Amino acid sequence: MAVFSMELGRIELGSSWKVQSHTYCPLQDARSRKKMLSVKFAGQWKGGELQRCNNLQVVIPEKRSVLNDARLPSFKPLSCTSNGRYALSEVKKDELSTWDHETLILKKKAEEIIPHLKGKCIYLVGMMGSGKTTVGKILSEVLGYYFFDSDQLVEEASGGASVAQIFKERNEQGFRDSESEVLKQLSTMYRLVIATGGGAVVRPQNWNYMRQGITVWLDVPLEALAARVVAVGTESRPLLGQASDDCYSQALTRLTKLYEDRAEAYKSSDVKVSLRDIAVELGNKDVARLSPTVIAIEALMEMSKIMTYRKLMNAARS
Ligand SMILES: Nc1ncnc2c1ncn2[C@@H]1O[C@H](COP(=O)(O)OP(=O)(O)O)[C@@H](O)[C@H]1O
Ligand SMILES: O=C(O)C1=C[C@@H](OP(=O)(O)O)[C@@H](O)[C@H](O)C1
Repeated sequence: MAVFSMELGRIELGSSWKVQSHTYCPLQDARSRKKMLSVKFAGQWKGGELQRCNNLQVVIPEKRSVLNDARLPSFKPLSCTSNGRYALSEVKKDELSTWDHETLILKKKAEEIIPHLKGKCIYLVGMMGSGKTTVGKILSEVLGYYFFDSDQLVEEASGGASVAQIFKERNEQGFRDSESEVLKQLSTMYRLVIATGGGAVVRPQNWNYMRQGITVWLDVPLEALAARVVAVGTESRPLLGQASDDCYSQALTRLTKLYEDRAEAYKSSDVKVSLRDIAVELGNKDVARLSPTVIAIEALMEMSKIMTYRKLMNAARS
């Protein structure tokens, strides 16, 4: 998904789009007489799947900032075809989709927090499948940070072997050694969002590295985790074991045991983002239906709170 804003003669696209060239021209729909805008992209959506284009939303501000003007006209796609031509129809502000609203709030919260972060890295921790990678990518994009997945860095450091292969060839200990080395190297850097592996929290030494930044725990109910990891397949996550006939129950049992061993460690994080709490705040919404954007917003808000609190405490001490 991408929101891109446009000033006269200029289009800015989220970094998910790769664009070689673009043109646009205002026109009028002959039947509805609605104001239309045709945007043609010579580039491609990096995600590759064409149906994702259905989620394409365009917000076209009259003024510079999308966030500061409630009267902005906005446009949503009428059609989407494989040649990259999108017809857009004007929609009123109050017709903005949930997706528009979430994205605007996300941007606003990110703008507010960026100066206070001072480039500090964000370490996402949490059980496997908690959404560290998914939410991490959203946060990195909106904050203008780089995204790193520590599992991927471990794999690269092992010459391209998968996590599952590393566990097989070098045991969990070997994997954890590489993971610690990766975290050590990342701890010297700035402006990164890092999706850590679910077990990174078990080694105290890793906390020394992660404490250089802000640690954010994505706390997801175990049932939701089990459903997610089963949906993508458990092969890439060796601690879940070989798939059995009842994958969901097996995953739930293993996740429960891992969680019991790690709960205290996760609780050491600077910030907790509880999906259960968000769901309650939203009127007992189903946890499984919370979008990654909503979770990213909550993460930014919780980070903001802790930074304000710490600033006040430091001021009180000096
Ligand atoms: N908020 C969410 N709602 C539904 N599915 C999600 C959500 N966040 C992540 N997922 C899905 O769960 C799976 C695991 O997410 P991922 O980000 O890889 O977790 P982690 O990096 O913590 O292991 C992926 O298939 C992802 O698409
Ligand atoms: O919980 C764990 O111990 C692990 C989680 C995995 O990462 P994700 O949390 O990204 O799945 C990966 O590091 C490895 O399979 C071990």
